[in-house]
Amino acid sequence: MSDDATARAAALLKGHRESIDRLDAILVYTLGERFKHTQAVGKLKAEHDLPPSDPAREEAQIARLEDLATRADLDPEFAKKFLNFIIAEVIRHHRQQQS
Ligand SMILES: C=C(O[C@@H]1C=C(C(=O)O)C=C[C@H]1O)C(=O)O
Repeated sequence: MSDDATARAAALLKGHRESIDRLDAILVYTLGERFKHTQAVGKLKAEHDLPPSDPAREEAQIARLEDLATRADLDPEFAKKFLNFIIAEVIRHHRQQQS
């Protein structure tokens, strides 16, 4: 490949990586905000003796996220695994808040 083509590829790579870094920051801040709300929900559940998990709500969220993922060109199976992973962590927090 010519020096020019290599330099263009390097510039493109740099641009993509800068975008990836910004998007990763958005993901981290978004998750931080989400956990603030789930911690508040956990406090309410602990105060009112409600169960840590709500399977009906989880099912509705998974269905919603799968639909959103499909429309956003994201693998819905991946979206489902990702949300289940986050929800499992939230439920762990809620159990801790109740003990
Ligand atoms: C946050 C809640 O608690 C749990 C965690 C959920 C979540 O992280 O979205 C959803 C349902 C519950 O199993 C809730 O009940 O709304």
